Amino acid sequence: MLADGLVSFGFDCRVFQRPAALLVALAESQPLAVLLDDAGLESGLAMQELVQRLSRIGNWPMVLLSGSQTIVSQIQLLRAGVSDFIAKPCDASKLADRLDALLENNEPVPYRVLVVDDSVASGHWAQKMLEQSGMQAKHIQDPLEIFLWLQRYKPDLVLMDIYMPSYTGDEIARIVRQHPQYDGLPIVFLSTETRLGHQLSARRMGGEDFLVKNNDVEHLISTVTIVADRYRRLRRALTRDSLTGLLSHTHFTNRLQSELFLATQSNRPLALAMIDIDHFKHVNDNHGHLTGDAVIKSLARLLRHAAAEPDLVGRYGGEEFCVILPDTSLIRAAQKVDEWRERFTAISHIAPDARFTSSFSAGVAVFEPGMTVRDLIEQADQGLYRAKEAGRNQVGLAKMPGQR
Ligand SMILES: Nc1nc2c(ncn2[C@@H]2O[C@H](COP(=O)(O)OP(=O)(O)OP(=O)(O)O)[C@@H](O)[C@H]2O)c(=O)[nH]1
Repeated sequence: MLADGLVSFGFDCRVFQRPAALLVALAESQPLAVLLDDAGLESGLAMQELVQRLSRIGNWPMVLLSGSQTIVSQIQLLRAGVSDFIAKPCDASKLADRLDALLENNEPVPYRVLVVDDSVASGHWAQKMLEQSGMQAKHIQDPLEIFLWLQRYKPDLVLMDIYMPSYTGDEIARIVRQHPQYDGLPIVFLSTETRLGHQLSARRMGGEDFLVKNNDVEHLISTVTIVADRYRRLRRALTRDSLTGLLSHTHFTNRLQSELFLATQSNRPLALAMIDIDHFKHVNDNHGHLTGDAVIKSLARLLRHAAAEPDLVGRYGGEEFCVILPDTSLIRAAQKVDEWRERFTAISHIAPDARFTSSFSAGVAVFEPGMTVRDLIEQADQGLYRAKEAGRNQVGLAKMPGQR
């Protein structure tokens, strides 16, 4: 039952009744996580033994659904290799959320730092130190290129030299701060300047912190880590819809704007899909609002995993989603969205009183030179309208290829 629920949230699940069968399967395939239910085994000792054997085979997160473990047996299980406990009773929605969080923490995305420094030597030094500590870093010498790289590289933090030949770091920081989408982006100044007065005035100009160049590698790494982590958490809370974890309307539109800029620069195609769950009002009316929420979450999860990058998906409205498909032609985008549609219709949703399936309609449009974000969204919306008009559960195009 729980496994069926996880499948409906987009996870690929296999259930094993006997430990031996699980061990054989794990020798052949690499799961993202192993979920163990302590109801299946008679004694805590048997569970501990099983966990030890599993952790000798592989290094996946091991989650124990536990009803009656004491603190002492939980500690023993932690030592044996369990990574997380989830208390029973637990429904599929809660479990899917915990798994998502666990898998995200398990594969942390490295912080991305943009280093702006006219000096090749010190810029490379900072880049190298950051990379050696597991971060991603990009050094640029020309501060006037900063907006290009903010768009292209999407850093979590900018490390900015204060004294550059034509412009100072605090001047560049003030210009960056004029743009609302970079208002909260942390800028840490780097300088040979050690006088406190200068450091404070640079911070007043929009710098998050101030580091002395080539001084203390540990200080550099820990400052960047702390500031970038705080920014990521804040950005996550501000930009995401709380039900689905997807970008909310405004932030999705900002992302689309920057993807259009990149598509224009690189002269590559870009498609946009607008997706709307069919007859969603009936889902709420027949099965309740909470079940409706679970359906929204299952589609969100499917799209997040299907898209080239999770942040290319936005929750555009209540039961309406948008997906950016970079480097994708109109026909290819329509094919992809149709595959997602088929996968969504195959999901069996669970309501307290019944099982049911759902479907979505989608509109797909492709970016053409001269189009604004609004034009592109309107085109995709027209495609969606056509799909709904034509009977729903299908993908529509605003106009046929070649049609003007
Ligand atoms: N459960 C739940 N329902 C929502 C949420 N946001 C919007 N809705 C509901 O979604 C429904 C959207 O209904 P309509 O726009 O009339 O469309 P529809 O019933 O999906 O029908 P078509 O789009 O024409 O196929 C409304 O009943 C809203 O109350 C949400 O976050 N959770």
